[in-house]
Amino acid sequence: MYRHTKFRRRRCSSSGSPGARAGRRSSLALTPEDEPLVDVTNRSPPPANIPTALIYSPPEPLELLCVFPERTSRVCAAACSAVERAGGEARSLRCARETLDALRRDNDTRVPHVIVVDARQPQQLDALLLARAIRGTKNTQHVYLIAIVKKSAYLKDEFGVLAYLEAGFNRVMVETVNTTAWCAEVLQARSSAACSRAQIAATAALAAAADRCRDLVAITDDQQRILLTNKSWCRMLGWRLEEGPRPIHEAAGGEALRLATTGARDWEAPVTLRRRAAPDPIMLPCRGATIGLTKTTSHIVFVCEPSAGEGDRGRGSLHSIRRGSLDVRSVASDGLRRTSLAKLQGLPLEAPITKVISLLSAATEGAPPSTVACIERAVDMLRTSELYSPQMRDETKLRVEDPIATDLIGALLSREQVNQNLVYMQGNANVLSSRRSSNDSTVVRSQTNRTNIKHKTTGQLRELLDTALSWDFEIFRLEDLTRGRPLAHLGLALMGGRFDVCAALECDERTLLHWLTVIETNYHAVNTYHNSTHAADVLQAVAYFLEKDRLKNLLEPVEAAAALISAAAHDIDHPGTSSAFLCNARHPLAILYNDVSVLESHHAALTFKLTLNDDRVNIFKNLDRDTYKTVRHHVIDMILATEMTKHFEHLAKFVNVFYAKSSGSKEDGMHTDEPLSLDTTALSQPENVLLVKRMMIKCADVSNASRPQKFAMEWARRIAEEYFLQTDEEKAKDLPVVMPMFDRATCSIPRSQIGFIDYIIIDMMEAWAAFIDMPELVNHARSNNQHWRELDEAGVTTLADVKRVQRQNAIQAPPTTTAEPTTEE
Ligand SMILES: Nc1ncnc2c1ncn2[C@@H]1O[C@@H]2COP(=O)(O)O[C@H]2[C@H]1O
Repeated sequence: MYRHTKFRRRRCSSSGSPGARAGRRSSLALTPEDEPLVDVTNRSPPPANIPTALIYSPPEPLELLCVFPERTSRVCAAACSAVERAGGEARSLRCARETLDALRRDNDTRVPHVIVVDARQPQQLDALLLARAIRGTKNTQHVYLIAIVKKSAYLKDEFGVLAYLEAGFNRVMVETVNTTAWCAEVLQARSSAACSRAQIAATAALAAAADRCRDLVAITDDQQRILLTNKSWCRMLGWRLEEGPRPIHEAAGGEALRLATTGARDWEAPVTLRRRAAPDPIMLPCRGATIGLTKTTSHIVFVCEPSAGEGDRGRGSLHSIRRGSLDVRSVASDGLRRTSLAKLQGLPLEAPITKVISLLSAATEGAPPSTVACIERAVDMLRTSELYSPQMRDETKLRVEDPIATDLIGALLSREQVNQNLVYMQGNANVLSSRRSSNDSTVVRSQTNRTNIKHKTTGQLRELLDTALSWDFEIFRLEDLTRGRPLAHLGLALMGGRFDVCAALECDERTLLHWLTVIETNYHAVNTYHNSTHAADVLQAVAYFLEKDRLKNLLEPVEAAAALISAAAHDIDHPGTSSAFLCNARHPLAILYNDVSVLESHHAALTFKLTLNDDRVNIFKNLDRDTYKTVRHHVIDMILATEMTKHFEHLAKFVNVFYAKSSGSKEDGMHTDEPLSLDTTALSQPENVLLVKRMMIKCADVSNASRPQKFAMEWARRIAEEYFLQTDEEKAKDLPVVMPMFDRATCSIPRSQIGFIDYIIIDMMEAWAAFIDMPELVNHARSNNQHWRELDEAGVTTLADVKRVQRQNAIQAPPTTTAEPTTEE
């Protein structure tokens, strides 16, 4: 966010706004703070803002130097006499050498305002050569140079003056011996010379100020050639101070340059600067302005803030900090901003995204325009804070053709859903039905006294649990056999058995059993979907994934344990309604978590609350502090990763890290006709392993759509029922309806599934399936999709329709007997 603000672009800003003014101010102040900015041109600052006092020239005695080869020249005499009349002083010399000697000698003391050169006799005095030599002499830029020519020569060639002007003359004048004419001429010349002397002096003062800035300053002409750089610039980039004009592109690139050269008036954007002594360019925040006295640009100013450790060695020293904190300017808002930024710059912070932008910007150097355009677009995207926020592909088509899918995907992915639909309820705190009432203070209804589970897994249950690591595990049969307590049984079989979580956590099996029991008890059996069968299903999927070679070789036992714990607890105390519903209803959980990740925060928090609440349940009690912290971190991270509003964020990160982009791939790197090429080298970094774990639990959480058809269908029926119940409740309580299309009377379940698989499942499962080498994930998803399409065409719509199809399928399938429960309490 900080970077975003810092690099915020203010293209063609309204120059009169206080913000615009504050932003334009810099340590090199070009305009006085109290001077109003006038928005009269499209350049900044407009000429009216150059303070008159800065270029004011007090009247001073006129000094004239005449260079006439002929000692008795009447023209020269008239000029000298006019100067004396005007109260000034005149000297005359006869040749170029004398003139240049005098100028060099008197350089600091008696530089004349006006030099008149006799150009009538080129064979005696080469006026053009002399003019060039004078201009090449130090401190003569302001001197007003007049060439005297014969009238015949003057009138002969209408462009004849050009040669004189190019040589450095300011004016070409026809010879005259009229003293009055001379008087007028020299007075005008003095004024002009004095004026340019004052302007040059003012420029020198500003250049001196720039030299004393910590910021790197460069000023270019309208051709983007650098005309002036300050000492910081030279020091940091390894330039010499006296370096002549050179194209800014040789030194700088990036967004700042793009804005500068595309007509932006003032801007804040990153600039990449090439250092002569170092191979890598640096990227700095840059403020810039386009200057021009008329509508055309004359100069472009770049002011780049060096980051900590770069540039001024004094920065960050006690001395400089103290100086900064006592600075009166720091009480002004702009001063405050700069002071706090300076402090931030002192911190050892650098986001990887900064480096990425810097590298990309550097890559534009010398690249063809089409490449530059692509890179700049990419940099623009990278700079937004909404880097991974979902952007639906083909959104219009989806909206037009399938409002149900739009409704579902929108509700799952959109963070704005709540606010958009928010309708104020007056004094209606208890808007949740008793069916789902929950909050942090009421749900701690630990079942730890019920420790007498005799986990006799005999007969059918044992047989079933023996298949717990197959992808077509009969989860609903487990639900039946355990009378709605599948989690404890499956958890014990997988966590206690196959994965030996007890060894990893150094706890006994009894504690694990108590923990599973407490966790399962805190799922709402009344929910059709978000109940402990769903938790068991997700646990089973995670266990299945953990068995894959890629993960087996990757995760430590304690990490695998954390993954299984997360899966088992990831939806604990789910009320059967979405976070959006809770926010709209002003539920205590929404208040507690500020409408942000409400359910997931609650699931994670409650998991730890219940676990730590009772020693008999506390599977973490024997862990040392560091291991506990690590496990806690992993569990929280994985549970929070199940939040669907961050779906694309997690998916995009995973794909970006583990898949090399193939040449034909589209911008997001996911939707490409060419096969993605898996690259697992990034697994050596722990932060990337975190991405794997997030992806694992995410895929497990929605794996129902990638299960064999009969399971997928039952899960679809269950989630649809839960959605319908939410809509019923929203309508009954006059709450905003989060998914209006999910009305039991009208909603097409097949179409909701087609949308879900198309927009959520396929991309994600493709990425995950290739990573863990499990093609059946994608195969099942595709075949389920096809099946839903066929049902849709066959007119299957409602829950009743789906149930009818399920019954028909069951009759066709070989019968399965529902076993008597064998678990005793
Ligand atoms: N088969 C499905 N059809 C539609 N939505 C689903 C399906 N499976 C999971 N979901 C949604 O995906 C969400 C994943 O996170 P939750 O478990 O919180 O809630 C889940 C449901 O809202």
